[in-house]
Amino acid sequence: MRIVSENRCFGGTQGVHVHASEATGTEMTFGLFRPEYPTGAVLWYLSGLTCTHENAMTKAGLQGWAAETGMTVVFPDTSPRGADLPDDDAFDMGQGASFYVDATEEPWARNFRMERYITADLPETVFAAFDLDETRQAITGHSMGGHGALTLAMKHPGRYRSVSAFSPICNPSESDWGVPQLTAYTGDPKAHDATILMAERGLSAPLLIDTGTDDQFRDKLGTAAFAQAVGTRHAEAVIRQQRGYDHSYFFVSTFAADHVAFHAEHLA
Ligand SMILES: N[C@@H](CCC(=O)N[C@@H](CS)C(=O)NCC(=O)O)C(=O)O
Repeated sequence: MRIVSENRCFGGTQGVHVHASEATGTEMTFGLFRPEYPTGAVLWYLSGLTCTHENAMTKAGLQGWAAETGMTVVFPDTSPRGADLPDDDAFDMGQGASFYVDATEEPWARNFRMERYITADLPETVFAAFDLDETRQAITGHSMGGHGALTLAMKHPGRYRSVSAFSPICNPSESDWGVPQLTAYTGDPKAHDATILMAERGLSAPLLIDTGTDDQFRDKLGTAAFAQAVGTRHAEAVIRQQRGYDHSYFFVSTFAADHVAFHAEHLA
């Protein structure tokens, strides 16, 4: 791992790091906020379509709240990148749009193994480099990253003590933010659908979801289907629809404090 940059931030350090990933076969960049007084608790923040590690790091406003609770926050990239890697002209496919699955289909299968990256390669690097507590992890994300947070938590039960999401894609097997991409990557959108995973497996960790009532992509998110699955499963969840908010980082930053406080409570 090598350091790209370090900036003092809320008494702690906002770093950007590069490391080699076996899962993606590339170098990967990630941001990591280290508070001045770290407790060992870690929050993984998965970003949405078109994002890099940088969007949430610079716009979500998580660091100040994380500093108050001693939480380390990791901001992974949304896919492997490179001129020699497969990509697509659409903004919601290929580089910047991994949907956090392990691709099995060509041409994606070699590099687009983001489930493995987020749950194996990146934690291995982060836990080796920083003094953190593997038993105190939580996960959150925005939009496609919310889909990542929900599905990875349900596919890896027990790993994350709490789960949250901002305007997550909740029912991708019924959405054009999901069907084309998950079909191309894996051939099986239903296997990576949070609503189906909730109905079939459930989630044992506490869950907080915020979505804006004026989200311009709300028809693609499937929030109602997911809420129904939560109800059927009697899962522990708070799902809030926040009046007037859209899909942007103005929305994410408004509720960032609530999400950090929610995770801090469960990581204590
Ligand atoms: N560019 C797309 C929208 C993509 C988009 O809204 N991406 C969200 C995540 S799904 C995001 O976080 N964008 C980056 C940002 O706001 O900094 C469009 O115009 O339809």
